[in-house]
Amino acid sequence: MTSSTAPTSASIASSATAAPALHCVPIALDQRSYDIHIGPGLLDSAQSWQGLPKAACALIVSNEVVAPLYLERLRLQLAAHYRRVEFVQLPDGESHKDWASLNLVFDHLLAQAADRKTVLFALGGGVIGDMTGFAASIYMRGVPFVQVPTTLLAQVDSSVGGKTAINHPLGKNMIGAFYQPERVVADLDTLDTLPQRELAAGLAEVIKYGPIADAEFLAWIEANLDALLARDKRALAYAVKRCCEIKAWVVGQDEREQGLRAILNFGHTFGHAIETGMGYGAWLHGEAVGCGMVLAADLSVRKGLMPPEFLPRLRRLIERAGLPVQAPRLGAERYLELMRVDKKAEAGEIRFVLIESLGRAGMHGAPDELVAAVLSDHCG
Ligand SMILES: NC(=O)c1ccc[n+]([C@@H]2O[C@H](COP(=O)([O-])OP(=O)(O)OC[C@H]3O[C@@H](n4cnc5c(N)ncnc54)[C@H](O)[C@@H]3O)[C@@H](O)[C@H]2O)c1
Ligand SMILES: O=C(O)C(=O)C[C@@H](O)[C@H](O)[C@H](O)COP(=O)(O)O
Ligand SMILES: [Zn+2]
Repeated sequence: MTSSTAPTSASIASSATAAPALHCVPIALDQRSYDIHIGPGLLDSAQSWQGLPKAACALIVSNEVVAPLYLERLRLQLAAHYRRVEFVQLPDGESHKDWASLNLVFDHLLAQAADRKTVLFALGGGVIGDMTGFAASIYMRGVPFVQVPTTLLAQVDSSVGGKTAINHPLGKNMIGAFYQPERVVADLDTLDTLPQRELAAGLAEVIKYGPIADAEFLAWIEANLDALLARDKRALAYAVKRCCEIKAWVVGQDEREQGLRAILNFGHTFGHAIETGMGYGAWLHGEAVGCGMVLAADLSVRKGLMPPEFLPRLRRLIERAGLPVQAPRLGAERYLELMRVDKKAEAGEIRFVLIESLGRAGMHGAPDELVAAVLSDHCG
């Protein structure tokens, strides 16, 4: 299983210098397609909310950080389409991506006698998006939902493609479902209020798309990283659009991760082990993935798939983004134990997404001793 080159969009230079405008990236799946709306001002634009499934009731799911910032604007838009617009507030953070939080959604839906046409709106980052999607997939065996991502990470990755889940103490995203949203509405203006650490975490997933699918995009990120860190809207608009195009291209070919889709997991085998091993929330998902990509890049080099220069190149970019590149000292045995639970493992064999050439990735096994050698060189 390897990737081939993802289709390119309009010229990078012209897209990156044009004023940020509304982009509409389609994602075409076997059963159903939907659109990813990207642009500034979408929370205040009536157009973004037209044509969603008709229902009496909408339920906005958000948290104590995002709701005070954006709830009222979304509520105002939805009031034009739904007789009742309900709201449920979940506790903030990765450590609450669990059954207890999920149950708050069901408690609210049932207390309001919400019927099976009710539309759920996920207003927040990837934690809210993953949980709202999972809740939508199982409430009355499935109700529609819409992703309204407000972090960079959620706009470039988690809101697209239909992976929904909660964590288990023994493994990340272990309980979940593939369940696609009706639409994604990514308002770039919401990124104005994002803490810098969260912006950096989102950049980890942006960087990921380069080595796995688009060498030209990797070079673009290297050249435009300072603009992205400074939240230049045109740079952010281009990055979100290009990431969504690549993700839509991958998921459109392999919605349920039978093969190709696994490339989106580059850096995640080590990354998820860091998140689970350190306790959910100690490392942000993007931080763990950034560091995990350094380790996976080293493994790609040690297996002879990539030239040695690849490792410092990727590590430098991840460092420049403000992400940690030294893995926590959990011990090689603990890392291996955690990684054997990874969803890509088969019959106890850990499988890694490794880079085969710039813009192309594939799945590979590796002997425990080699993995341990990588870990011993990168644990701080
Ligand atoms: N489903 C997928 O395909 C997929 C892909 C990547 C990541 N994920 C999941 O996404 C999660 C990480 O998502 P995340 O990085 O968005 O974290 P997050 O959802 O925890 O959001 C990060 C923090 O920023 C706050 N926040 C959100 N929007 C804000 C805004 N506009 N202004 C100020 N603060 C804001 C949140 O309340 C939170 O404190 C992980 O659980 C990860 O597993 C899923
Ligand atoms: O969409 C995908 O496929 C991904 O792998 C995207 C990842 O960035 C994301 O973190 C995903 O949730 C990881 O999936 P998992 O199946 O390893 O839990
Ligand atoms: Zn991820």
